[in-house]
Amino acid sequence: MPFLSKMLRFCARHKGLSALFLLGILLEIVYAVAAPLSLKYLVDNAFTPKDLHAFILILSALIIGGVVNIGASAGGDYAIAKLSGGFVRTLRGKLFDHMQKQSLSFYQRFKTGDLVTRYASDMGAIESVVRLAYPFLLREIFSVLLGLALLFSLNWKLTLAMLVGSTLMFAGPRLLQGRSEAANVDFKEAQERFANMIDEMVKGHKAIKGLHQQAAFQKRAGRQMDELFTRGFRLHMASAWLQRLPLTALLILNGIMIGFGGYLIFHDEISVGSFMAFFTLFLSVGQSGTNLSSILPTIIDAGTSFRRVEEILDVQPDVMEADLATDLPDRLPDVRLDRVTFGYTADAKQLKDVSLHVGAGGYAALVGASGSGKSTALQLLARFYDPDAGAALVGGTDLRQASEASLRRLAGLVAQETFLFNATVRENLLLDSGATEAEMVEAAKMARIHERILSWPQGYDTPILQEGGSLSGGERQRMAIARALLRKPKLLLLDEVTAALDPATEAEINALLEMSRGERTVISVTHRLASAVHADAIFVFQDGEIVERGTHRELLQRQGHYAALWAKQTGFHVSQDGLHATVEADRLARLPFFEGIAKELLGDLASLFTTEACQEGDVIVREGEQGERCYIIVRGKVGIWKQIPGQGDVRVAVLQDGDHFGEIALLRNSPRNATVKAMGPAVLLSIRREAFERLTAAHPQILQTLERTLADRL
Ligand SMILES: Nc1ncnc2c1ncn2[C@@H]1O[C@H](COP(=O)(O)OP(=O)(O)OP(=O)(O)O)[C@@H](O)[C@H]1O
Repeated sequence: MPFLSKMLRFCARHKGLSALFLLGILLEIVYAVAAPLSLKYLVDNAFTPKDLHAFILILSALIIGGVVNIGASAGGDYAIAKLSGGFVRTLRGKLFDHMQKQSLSFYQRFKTGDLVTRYASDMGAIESVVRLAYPFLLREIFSVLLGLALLFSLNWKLTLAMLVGSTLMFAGPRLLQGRSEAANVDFKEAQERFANMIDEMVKGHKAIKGLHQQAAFQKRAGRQMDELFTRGFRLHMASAWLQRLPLTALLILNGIMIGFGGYLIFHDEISVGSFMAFFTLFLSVGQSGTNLSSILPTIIDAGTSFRRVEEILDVQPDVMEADLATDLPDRLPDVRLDRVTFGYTADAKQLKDVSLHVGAGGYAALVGASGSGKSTALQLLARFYDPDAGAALVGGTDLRQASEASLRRLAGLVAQETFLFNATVRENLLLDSGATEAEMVEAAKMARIHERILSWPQGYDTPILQEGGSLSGGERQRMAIARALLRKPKLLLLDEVTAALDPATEAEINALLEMSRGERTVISVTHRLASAVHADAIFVFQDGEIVERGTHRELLQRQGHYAALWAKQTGFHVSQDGLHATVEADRLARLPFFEGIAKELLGDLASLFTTEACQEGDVIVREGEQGERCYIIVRGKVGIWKQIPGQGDVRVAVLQDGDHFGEIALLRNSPRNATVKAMGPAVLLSIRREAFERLTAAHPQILQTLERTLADRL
């Protein structure tokens, strides 16, 4: 058993404690076995001949032995408490360090519930078996062995008869062991699945409510609880039988002992004193045997748990530090992707032969449609993954050769999803940066969050709750920007960091980043082209490739992908607080289904649009409901979700600034074929069919154009 051998190796490294534990156990057992044996001498040498001297001698020996026994047990308990605690502490530490070294793919493979169950219930099972079951096991094995030797010395015939009968005691558990192990694994898997479901429910509570998924989740939870019940029941029964069988066998053995023992007494083959000692000793050996089999389920349980912990320890991180890793020089770095190809899995490549270079102190923007590979490129520059082919270089060093500590010192990443710790605002900003209070306030001011923090009841001492869920998306983003700026990184990697901000704050943050040119190299992923206008270089991604590169002016002149994206995102006006938007007639003319409609009519049409401001998780359109509005996204991202049989709600697309949806609702009253949900704060313009119909009644040619273009498109 690998678990046992690991424990033994650990004990071998702590020889003093192990010796103390063994000595303690040995003395304890000698006393436990010798006490029943004293009966033989008490009956045969003291009571029967009425010898007071012999009686006092035996009694004194028993009392002294008892005192030694208590001392030895205390010493043994101390040693095993230290050994077991140390073993579990080492294992926990190893698991924790190992998990910290893991790459992102590890956290995609193991869900939160899997990992938490391994830390909590599996570690608990291991701890209890190491602290209680193993010492117990050792004690009982020694007791059985020593007891058997003494039984043989008392009467070998009777001992042999009892041994044959004893095989019964172990046959049962042996047969049941496999079944019990399988039941244990099944139960743990069900626990893991249940923990994952609870985790999903807690994290996704908004989406569950928003998408009316409570009933579906209840059904799923019900199924999992039933599974837990069935598997728990099976495990309980297998364990109960594993414990009960030896007890039954012990009863049969007692019968054999009295019958055959009586026969031997009648034939003068054993004295009454010896038989009494035999009887008492055998009961104690039998009890030890029963104890051995009763702790089997606990040991099986810990074995399974240990294998599950080892399964994690066996996972090698995808991204490992090189043996002779060098420190990245502490100066403004240039950044390069050199013919990089990369796929999260073997069957698809998310980046295909991508090359880009950003000079030291430069400001570059990666733009393109959702899913085109921008964030992936950024993550390679943060060395969250290594390229399958080609290289990611910072300051001229291939990141595979760079030490992780120097990369983390040099580079700061602000990710799309902001995670804040359950600590105060101050603690979240400072972390272990060693920055002063003044530096912290300066960073918060730069990130335009200082005033907001001061407006909270406890200012910088305000606790952040629910991992940042107590803040708005925009506040979380600004906290993350401040946290990154505080570390004064020479390379700043930003992934859609202004997506949740209102237009005014977004413009301020963009200006700040642009102004810091020369102080740090900045690479910013953004789907909003207005944020990229002033970049030194813009890289346009499409399907994992860079299809265009240049400055804003150069790219507009080229009239390619970038220019098309730009045309899609312009022609809107949004108030500074992001609550009111309007669209220009020219912009409507670029919508495929309004093509060919006269300019002045488009002006009337534009005035019929109203603004809708949404927050993350808001459902804009629900699958199956009657559609009566057509939408244009002015700012923000929305997800399109469809009910797919057997898979539930699946996100099938992401739309963003300048995209539109629901245009069929302008023509007829048909049910929506998908749910549309805001993935962050979003501003939309929408037009109702009723308003549209009033316009088309006066100008039927609009309707004819729309009918024609939609018929072509659908
Ligand atoms: N961890 C992952 N495992 C598997 N596929 C992934 C993973 N992360 C992203 N992808 C896929 O890789 C592709 C590129 O994703 P990426 O996040 O780089 O795109 P993006 O251009 O940044 O889009 P967005 O702005 O929506 O984040 C997408 O198809 C996405 O679904």
